[in-house]
Amino acid sequence: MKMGTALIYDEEMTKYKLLWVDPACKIEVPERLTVSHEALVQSGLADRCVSIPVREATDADILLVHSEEYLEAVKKTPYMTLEDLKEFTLQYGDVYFHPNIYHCAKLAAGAALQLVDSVMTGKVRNGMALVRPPGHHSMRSAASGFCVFNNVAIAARYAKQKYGVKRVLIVDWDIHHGQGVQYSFEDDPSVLYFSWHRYEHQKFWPQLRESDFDSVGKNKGVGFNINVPWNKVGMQNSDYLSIFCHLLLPVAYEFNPDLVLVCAGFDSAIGDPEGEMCATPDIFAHLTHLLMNLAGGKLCAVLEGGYNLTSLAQSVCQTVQTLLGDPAPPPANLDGPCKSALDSLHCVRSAHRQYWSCLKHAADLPTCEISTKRIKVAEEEEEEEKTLDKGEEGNSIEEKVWPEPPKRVTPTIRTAVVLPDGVTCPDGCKRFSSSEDLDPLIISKLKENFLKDADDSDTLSSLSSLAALVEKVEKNEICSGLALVRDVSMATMCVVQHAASAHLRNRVLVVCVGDGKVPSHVTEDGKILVVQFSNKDSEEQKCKYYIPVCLKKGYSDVSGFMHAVLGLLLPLAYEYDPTLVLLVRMSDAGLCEIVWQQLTGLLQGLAQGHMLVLMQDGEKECVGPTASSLLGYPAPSLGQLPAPLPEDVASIESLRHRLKADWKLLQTTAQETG
Ligand SMILES: CC(O)(O)NCCCCNCCCN
Ligand SMILES: [Zn+2]
Repeated sequence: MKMGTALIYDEEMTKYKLLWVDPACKIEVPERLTVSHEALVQSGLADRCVSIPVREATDADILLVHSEEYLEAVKKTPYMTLEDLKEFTLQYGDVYFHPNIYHCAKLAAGAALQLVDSVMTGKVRNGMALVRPPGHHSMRSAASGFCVFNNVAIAARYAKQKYGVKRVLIVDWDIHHGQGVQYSFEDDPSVLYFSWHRYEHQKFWPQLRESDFDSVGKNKGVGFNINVPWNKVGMQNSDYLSIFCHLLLPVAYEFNPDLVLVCAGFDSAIGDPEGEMCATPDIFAHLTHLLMNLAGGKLCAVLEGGYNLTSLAQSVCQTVQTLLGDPAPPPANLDGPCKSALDSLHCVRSAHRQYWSCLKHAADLPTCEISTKRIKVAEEEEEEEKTLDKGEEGNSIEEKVWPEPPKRVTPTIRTAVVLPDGVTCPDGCKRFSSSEDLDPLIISKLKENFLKDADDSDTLSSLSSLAALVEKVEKNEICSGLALVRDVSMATMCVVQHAASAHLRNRVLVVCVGDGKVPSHVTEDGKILVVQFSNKDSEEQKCKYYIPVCLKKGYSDVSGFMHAVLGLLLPLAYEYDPTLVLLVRMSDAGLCEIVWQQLTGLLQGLAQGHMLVLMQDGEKECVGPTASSLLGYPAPSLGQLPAPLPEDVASIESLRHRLKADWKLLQTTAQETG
C-alpha cells in the first residue's frame, strides 16, 4: 500500500483581495492561506509532506463543470476597471472579483487536479490542497460565496474522465452548504455528495429550501445527495461524530467509493464567525481518520472556508498530521449529541432509509411537516427565552476561547511485535521480548495468577513480555503492539489485569472477536469495557461494561459486522475514550482478513493509537496484514457490501436501544420523551 501525503500550496493564490467595502466578503482574506501554510511549516508538518506544484486549470478542465459563457465572462475580469469589477460582481451573491482572481481561481482548481493526479497515479496515498478562492458554492454559470470555479466538482469529473473512477464520495464538512456541488451531481449516482451545514430552518445563508434533509438527489441520483441541516449553532464534537458513525460512514462503506474528495472547510470549527459552532480543531483529526480506510486510502482534501485564523490554522494542522498517519489525539468533551442534532440525524436517516440498506431499519420520520414545524416552534421559543434573559446588551458574539490541541508525539517505535521465534518480524515492526526491566513483583504476580506449573518458563516469558509491552505503550515509547500467544484468553487476562492495575491510570477497551473466555470480572468502576462479538446467543448483558454483540452468522457476515462496528462499537469506543485498546482475535474467528484490517484501522483513532492486538499463535498468516494496519497503512476496501442480515440488524438495533440510556453516542433520534 502506498504511503506519503501531498501538500499543494502556492503563494500566488494570496495575491487577490477585496478592493471595496462589502461586509459580506471582508472575512475572505489572503491571510487565511498564509497562516495555514505557515502553521504547517512551523509545526514541521510541511517538511513531512510531498510538495506538489500547482498548475492552472485549462479551459477544458473548467468546462467539465462550468458553461462557456460563464468562463468567457470571467476571462474578461483581469482587464476590468475597479468600477467594472464592482458592476460584474453585482450579478452574483456574496462574492467579489479582482484583476488577479481569475488567475488564482485557475490555480485553485488546478491545485485540486494536481492532487487528484498525485493520488490516482500512486505518487502519494493522500493529500491536501491549500487554495483560495474556495469552490463549493460556485455553479455552472455563476460565482457565489467567495467561490469562482468549483474546485472539488471539477476534480470529481476529472477523476472520472481521466482515471475511469467509478464512484466518488465528496464529504463537505464546511459549515455552509455547497449548493454548487449539489447541483452538479444531484442526478448522478456515481458521485455521492454529503454535506452538513448551518441552516436554522432556512434562515442561514444561502437560505435555500433545497439545502434541507429532504433533498436526496434526483432521477437516477436519488439517494446520492445527503444534506444534514444544523438548525442551531453551538454544535460540538459529539454532534459531528454522531453524524459520521450513524449516517456518513455506514453509507460510505455501502457506496464503496474509489476516491474520496473532501470539501475541507474549517468554518465548522469553534471560534469561526460564520459557523458559530463549538467543535474543537482536534475533531478534524478524527473526521479525517474515519475516512482514511475508504477507497484504499485515496483521499484528497481541498480547502474551502475557515475565517477564524487561529482555529483555521489549528484545524488544517490536525487534518494534515492525520493524513500523514500520526495517531489522533483523544477528542475533547464528548458528552453526547444535542437534541437538535438528533432531530436532524433522525430526519436525514429516515429520508434516506429507502435508498441505503444500512439505513433500512432507521426510525421513520414522525409525520414530517408536523415534526419540523414542532421543532421549529420549540426552538424559536427557546431562542426567545435566551435573548430575553440576555438582557438589553443583546447577543454580542463573545470571543470564543479553547485549548490549543495537544501536541501529538508519535513514538519512535510505531509497532512492536511479540512473536514465537519461527515467525518473521514484519517490515517496519520491531521485535519485542525484553522483560528484564520488568520489576520482579510483577513477575511473581504473573506466576501466581497465570502459571499452572511454575516452571512453564516460556509462558512466563511471553506474559512478562506482554506486561512490559503494556508499560512501554502506556509511556508512549511504543505506539502499538501485536502478539501471537498460545492462549489468547490468558494473555487477555494478563494484559487487562496489568493495564488496569492501580499504577497505570488506564481505561482499557477490550474488543474480542470470537467466542472465548474474556475477563468477565469487569468492574463496575469502568476501568475496563469489554465488547465481545460472537455468534453465541448473547447471555444476558452482565453490566454496563460488558457488552456481548451476537451476530447470527458471526463475523462471516461482513455487512452485519461492519454495521455493528460503525453504528455500535465506534460510538461506544469514542464515548468511553479509552487510554488503551486491546483487540483480541479469538481462535475461531472466521473473520475475513480485510474486515479485520478495517477494524484495526478504525480503532486506531482511539487512545492515541495505543493498541495491542492478541492473536492465537496458529494465525501466523494474519501477522502481516495486521501489522500493516497497525503501521498506519490503509486497509484494502471491502468492496460493494450486500445488505446486512435482517436478524443481525434486529439484534444490533435492540442492543443499541438497550444501551443508549448509558451511552449517549448510541442515540440516533431525540428521546421521544422530549
Ligand atoms: C467557502 C465558504 O463556504 O466558506 N463560503 C462562505 C460564503 C458565506 C457568504 N455569506 C457571508 C456573510 C458574512 N457574514
Ligand atoms: Zn463555508
